[in-house]
Amino acid sequence: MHFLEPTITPPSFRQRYRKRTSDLDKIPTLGYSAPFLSYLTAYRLNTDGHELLAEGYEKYKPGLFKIAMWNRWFVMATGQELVDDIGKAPEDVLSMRHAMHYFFQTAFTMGSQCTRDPYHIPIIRSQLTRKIASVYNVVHEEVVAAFSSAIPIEGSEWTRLFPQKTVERIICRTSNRVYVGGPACFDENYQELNIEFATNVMRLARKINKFPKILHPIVGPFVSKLSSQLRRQTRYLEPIVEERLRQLRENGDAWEKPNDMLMWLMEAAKGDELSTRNLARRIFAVNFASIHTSSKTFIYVLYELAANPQYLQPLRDEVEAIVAVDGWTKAAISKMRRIDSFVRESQRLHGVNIGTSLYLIPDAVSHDMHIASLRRLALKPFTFSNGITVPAGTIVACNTKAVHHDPANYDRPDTFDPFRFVHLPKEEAAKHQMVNTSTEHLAFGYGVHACPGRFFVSNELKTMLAHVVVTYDVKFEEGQEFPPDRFAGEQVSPGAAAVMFRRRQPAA
Ligand code: HEM
Repeated sequence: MHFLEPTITPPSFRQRYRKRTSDLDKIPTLGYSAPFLSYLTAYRLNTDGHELLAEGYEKYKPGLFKIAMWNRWFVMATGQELVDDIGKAPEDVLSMRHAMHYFFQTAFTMGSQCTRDPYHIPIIRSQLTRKIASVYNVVHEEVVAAFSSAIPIEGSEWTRLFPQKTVERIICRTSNRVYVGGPACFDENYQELNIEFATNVMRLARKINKFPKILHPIVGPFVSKLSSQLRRQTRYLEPIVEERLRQLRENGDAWEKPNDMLMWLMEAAKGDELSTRNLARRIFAVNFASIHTSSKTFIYVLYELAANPQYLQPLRDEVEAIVAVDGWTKAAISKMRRIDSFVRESQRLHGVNIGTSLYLIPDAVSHDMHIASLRRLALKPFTFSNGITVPAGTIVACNTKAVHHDPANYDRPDTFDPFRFVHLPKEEAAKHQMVNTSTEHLAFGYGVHACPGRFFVSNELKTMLAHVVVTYDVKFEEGQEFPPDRFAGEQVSPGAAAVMFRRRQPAA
């Protein structure tokens, strides 16, 4: 029994409470469960969560274990069957949306309609995915333009660059070319606003979650920046939306509609959702899901490249051979097995997940974003395939990092082996492409809520890597090693390190 659970309760509630705690009692506890001592475990989860959860994974796999947080139990599932159970559980039983609503404080950070009626998600899943081939040329065009304005390709001098901001900008500009088109996507202030929005959601949610739930309605509006951010976003989008509405009114089907996310949203939006302010909110929501996940993923890819420049040539050989036949097209990108495997392997070692932090812990400085994923809030009792039931109100998740470093799942799991997924037999290799999710590779989640943007983003990131290897020489400065990760609240980020770029020189 957790010491923070109520002890004086009305009879009907008491019965439910007994059932709830007896269900939880069947799950072994990692660390302390006794009153007050469990604070020690909650504290350790806060400061040394990475080690603690790895310990639990080793000890209880395959199975469940629970850990005391400050105010409730948190249940971790280990082993493929139980990860599969979470991934496949329906939203009305194990809810990602409810978890997000609370953890990201969506009411104050982006507007609760984004989780109440996430109509933008089927658009990402269907329209964005289906249209990748038709928008590919603009993605490639933006990648080339964004890199050449960020990293000069004249001369043969090395340019030293801390890639964090540059990569965020490149991702934001390239993705927004497909989300809203020009002129907004080219505007640096628009890019800045959307990057700032994505950062603020996490930062402000963390601030609000420092306070007890009862104070959220007071603290939330006080710290929220949503109104002013929406006003600014609306200013960029208003002329575009108005012009499109005019075209639709005047020319109807005779007008060739723009092929972008904003247009797909306008076509799907009902009632008030068609207002520019609400469309602006959805574009924020899409950028929130995209910008940091994609840029952190690419920074790790760059670091692996800089740390292992011996892989530049085999990557170049592949890209050049394929582009010579297919040009820069989606079809060409799909054939780049080494590029695909390089990014997937980097994701395996340095996975960044969204929606995965444990931060019921106020102001946690923990390693959770990296290690826990498929985090769900049980809305009803949920029975795992091993027969154990968790009661409603329990947070469940699994440990991405432990899964990705488990020798049962990967040979030499701690080694960066960039072509690991190329060397598999053909039928096996097809199951291990960057977009494939499985209970052993959780970088894009798994099951019902697996990332719907992964098809788009895999093309974008692979195009970026392919462009970098054929355009630049890349390395770390003398003495610079792969930097250790940085942890802040629920976020894990690549550590800061300068990467050296120069225009590709002819092979010696
Ligand atoms: C490398 C970049 C990305 C990574 C690593 C990533 C990772 C993830 C993960 C792990 C989840 C599942 C979370 C869970 O099950 O708890 C997820 C969900 C989601 N992702 Fe991505 N993502 C990326 C890029 C994108 C992009 C570009 C978009 C939009 C275009 C996007 C939109 C979403 C949405 C809307 C969800 C929620 C799905 C749902 O609620 O069913 N993501 N992402």
